[in-house]
Amino acid sequence: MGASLTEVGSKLAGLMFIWGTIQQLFPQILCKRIESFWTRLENYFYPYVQITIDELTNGKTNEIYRHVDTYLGTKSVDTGAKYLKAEKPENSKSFAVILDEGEEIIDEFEGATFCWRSHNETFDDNNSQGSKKTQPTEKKSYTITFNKQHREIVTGKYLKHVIEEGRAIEFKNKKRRIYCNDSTLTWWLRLNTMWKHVNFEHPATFDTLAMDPKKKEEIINDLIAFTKGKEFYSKVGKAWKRGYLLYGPPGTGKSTMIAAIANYLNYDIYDLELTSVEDNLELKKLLLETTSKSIIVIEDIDCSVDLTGKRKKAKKKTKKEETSDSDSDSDSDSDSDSDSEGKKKLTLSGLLNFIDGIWSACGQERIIIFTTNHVDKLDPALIRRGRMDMHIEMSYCRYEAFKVLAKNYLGIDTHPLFQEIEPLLEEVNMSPCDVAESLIHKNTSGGIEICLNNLILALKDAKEKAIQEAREKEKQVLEQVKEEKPKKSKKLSTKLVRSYGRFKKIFR
Ligand SMILES: Nc1ncnc2c1ncn2[C@@H]1O[C@H](COP(=O)(O)OP(=O)(O)OP(=O)(O)O)[C@@H](O)[C@H]1O
Ligand SMILES: [Mg+2]
Repeated sequence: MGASLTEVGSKLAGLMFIWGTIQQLFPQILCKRIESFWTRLENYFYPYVQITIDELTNGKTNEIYRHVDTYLGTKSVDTGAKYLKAEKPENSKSFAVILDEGEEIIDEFEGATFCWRSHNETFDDNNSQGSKKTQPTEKKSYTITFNKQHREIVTGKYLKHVIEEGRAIEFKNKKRRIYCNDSTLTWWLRLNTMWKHVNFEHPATFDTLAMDPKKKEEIINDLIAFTKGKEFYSKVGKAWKRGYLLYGPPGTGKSTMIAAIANYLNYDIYDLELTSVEDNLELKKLLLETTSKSIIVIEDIDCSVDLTGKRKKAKKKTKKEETSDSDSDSDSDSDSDSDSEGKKKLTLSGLLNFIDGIWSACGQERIIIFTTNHVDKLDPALIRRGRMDMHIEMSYCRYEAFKVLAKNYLGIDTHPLFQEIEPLLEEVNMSPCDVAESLIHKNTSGGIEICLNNLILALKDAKEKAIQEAREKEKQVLEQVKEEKPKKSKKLSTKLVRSYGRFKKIFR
């Protein structure tokens, strides 16, 4: 189709030349008649419209050209285009195939046919004598030719479709980055950006993450709903962002989960180091520099900076005065820095505003993740729903999670020793990190069975240790109960008996 269009085009150019000559030879009225007849004839024989998309507009890269380039590159495979070029775009993790100069592609959309053609013209600017010789300039472009009856489809839907598809492919191929706020950057570098980055190449995925399969599925579904939720969020008037709180003991996979989420969604990560942030203003600036489709992470939020102190003091005071009900302060975000007015510092209120203040709506499709080993130490306002929408407990390794580790580390789904391991894992609190440590030496230690036996030994050891500790504590509790004065004994003994009950529970 493309070749025949070009042929018709060149014939029409010849006719245009003849028309120019006629115009000079014949009177005006006759010319007008011929002109209208000509237009009808032209529309009849050549009812096509052409749109050109240049690589550069006003000396700047035309983004549409880039998306079209990517889109046509993927189409070239299905349409059987023969002359292609391979390129590795900057910041892309894979090669891109694009159309070579003069190559054509026919694309179809909603029953309409579109002919794309790639052009590359070279201009030599060295015509002025004596001036310094410069490299010839290239002008790249694409033309799209279509029947004029499809003009509305092209401008209304088709070009939008091409751009969105191209953008989505580029996003998928983009190298992931991990950013961190670096206080050691000099002030002139900070004028440009406050974040430093490297490529993010963590191999963790949801398949390699050991946890309860139901919980994992729930998280994946939540992420999918979030990424598809653009219209929903705008309908309900909420900023398009979601907060996840990951809590649990060390080595249970909180950081690994963040990497798995980033890889699953293809998002960049902004690892926010709160201790490097000077004040609330700096926090706001950092937020404004983050991009859409990214995850902002604050690891170990409980030990980052002391954000809880003031709010707790305020609570105590309120209790003493017994003036208002208990939950009245849980959302009063400004109280925590009331006495720091005028002083430059990072406060809880600043952090709360960072998460869901008006500024947090700048940029879309963002996830905020906090991790902590001590969820009970956090201010309730910081983790209430709406700020941290989903609270995910990363727990010790139980049997289902172990099976994922065994599959990943040893390549097995089942083994006779699993029968011995299963009850031990239900009794002993061992982190997936420690379980993985026993399985990692498959090649050096001599095989699967040895690894599994090592794990059994480690579990038995841990069980023994925990029993010893519980006995010690039980002894201490009983001694304390005996020693307590009668006056205090009632109150204390209830407390001690409660904790004694807890120890007993471990070894039910
Ligand atoms: N649930 C898990 N699934 C797979 N691997 C895990 C899991 N938990 C821990 N690991 C392994 O243990 C190592 C440590 O895990 P990770 O850093 O994610 O733990 P964490 O919960 O963030 O610990 P911390 O609270 O100390 O930061 C990881 O490199 C990973 O290999
Ligand atoms: Mg961690």
